[in-house]
Amino acid sequence: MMAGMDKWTGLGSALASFLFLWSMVQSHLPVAFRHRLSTWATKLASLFSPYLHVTISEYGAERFSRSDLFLAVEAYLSDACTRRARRLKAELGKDSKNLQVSVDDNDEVTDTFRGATIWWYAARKLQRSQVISFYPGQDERRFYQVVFHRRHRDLVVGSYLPHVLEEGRAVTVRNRQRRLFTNNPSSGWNPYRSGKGVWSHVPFEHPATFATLAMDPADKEAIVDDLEAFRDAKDYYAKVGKAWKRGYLLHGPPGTGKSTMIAAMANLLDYDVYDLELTAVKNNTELRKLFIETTGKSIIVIEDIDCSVDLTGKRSKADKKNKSSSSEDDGNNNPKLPADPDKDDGTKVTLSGLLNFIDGLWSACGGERIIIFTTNHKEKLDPALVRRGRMDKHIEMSYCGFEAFKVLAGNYLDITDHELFGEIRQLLGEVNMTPADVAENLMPMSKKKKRDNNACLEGLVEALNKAKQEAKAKADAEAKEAKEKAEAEAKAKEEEEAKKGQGGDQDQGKEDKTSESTEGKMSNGEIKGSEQVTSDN
Ligand SMILES: Nc1ncnc2c1ncn2[C@@H]1O[C@H](COP(=O)(O)OP(=O)(O)OP(=O)(O)O)[C@@H](O)[C@H]1O
Ligand SMILES: [Mg+2]
Repeated sequence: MMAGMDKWTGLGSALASFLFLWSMVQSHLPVAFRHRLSTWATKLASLFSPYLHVTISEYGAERFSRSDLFLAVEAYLSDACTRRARRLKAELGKDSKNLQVSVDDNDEVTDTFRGATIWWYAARKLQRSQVISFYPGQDERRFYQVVFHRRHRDLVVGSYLPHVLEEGRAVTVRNRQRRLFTNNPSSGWNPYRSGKGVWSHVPFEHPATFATLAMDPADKEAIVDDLEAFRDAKDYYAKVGKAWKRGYLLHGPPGTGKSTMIAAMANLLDYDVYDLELTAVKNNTELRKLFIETTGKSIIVIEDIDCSVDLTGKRSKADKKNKSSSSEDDGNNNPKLPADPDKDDGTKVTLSGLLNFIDGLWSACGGERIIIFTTNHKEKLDPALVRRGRMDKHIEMSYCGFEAFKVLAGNYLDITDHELFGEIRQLLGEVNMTPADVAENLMPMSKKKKRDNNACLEGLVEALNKAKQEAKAKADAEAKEAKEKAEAEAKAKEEEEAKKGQGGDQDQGKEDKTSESTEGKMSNGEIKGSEQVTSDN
């Protein structure tokens, strides 16, 4: 018994000594040699092992965006294989109400495909970095490893992995919670940390639909038809050699439903929305990065494009003045670099950068995208920006007509007809009132008072009459002002002409005198000149 104990004690201390020595050797071996040692060990193991490994890393070689394959594998494993995993990880998705179950790190999952057995491992490893980083944890890389017998090499590489990619993508689409993205200021970008990318997002939960959108039914139907045709036109776009994207320009006064229409479009197509705040984008390079990071099946929106950036390609008047005065200073017109680049422009996203974003080479990556610009002043936009082909469809959102009102009455009051409808129809034909204002009148907020349809419609009639009177008063005042202006102008013209008449006579006298004196001078000069010439000769 004692002898057995001694034997174990001896073995234990020998093992401890070996481990100690090994760690000493390791720490004193040159890095290159250690690296070679581990390569040899891997080679030796692969010589005897019939299994092959494929590693799928979270970040691709370009290390900018997460690898598509990695995301697809993650989705595939969580859907198809979690039943077989022994250690699972459950998370409440940040923006989702559902529990998300996935394979835990360092666990093994077995899958079978056409008779072949495949093993999956999820793991993470720390990357040694030579650079001091501000972002703790950024050097941790997650990866999946797939292991299979070497006789299944062709099957796994040729069929199984493409199958995983396709299935994973389908699962992602099935489970996805639609999101509303907004761009982060570039100072906070760090592609290696989740939540610190170029875009931040919240769940997209806008309830607007085309059914609740108040506008002319024929126009609405045409838009829905256009959108559905776009969604199903992947093959058509490929056939005609065009990137699978479409541009819409929504224009009209404030409160006519442009933003509401975007939400309705996203809900109809089941797309994500990227709300691009152009003023937070420093330059065209940043704009391109933002664009690359958007996914397919999305709507990219730039609201109030006329206000975001001066996209006319012209500089502001102040800048122009500075420029011209400085060019006068040194007397040459060569282009100059700005003296202080930071102060030169508030933003350097240019029209050409934006055009490139819409239909340049980069616009084709990803596919299935809708780009929407909204503006209150279509006429202020550069024609190059909104020409057909870039903004394929221009949609005017206008003041509330009777058909649009009927939709709102249905939404807010659940009625399709009422005795006041006739009066409202007439008033809406005479007065410009936005759907936002009409909706406001149909939705009195009072907890105590029960909603009364009659009172709501009477309130609307009253508001319309008031708006009509105001519009009339405004038109009268404008007409009066215009009349006064015209009269003042006519009077001023008359006076000027009268002055001219008097001044003309005086000028005539002056002119005669001047010409006389000039003649005198000329003759003097000529005489002088001839004298000089004569004397020179
Ligand atoms: N056509 C419409 N159909 C249904 N509701 C509308 C419509 N237009 C406006 N509304 C209502 O008015 C509110 C304001 O509309 P919305 O924000 O879509 O206007 P907008 O055209 O985007 O205005 P802005 O030019 O100021 O951005 C919305 O919350 C919505 O309830
Ligand atoms: Mg809006």
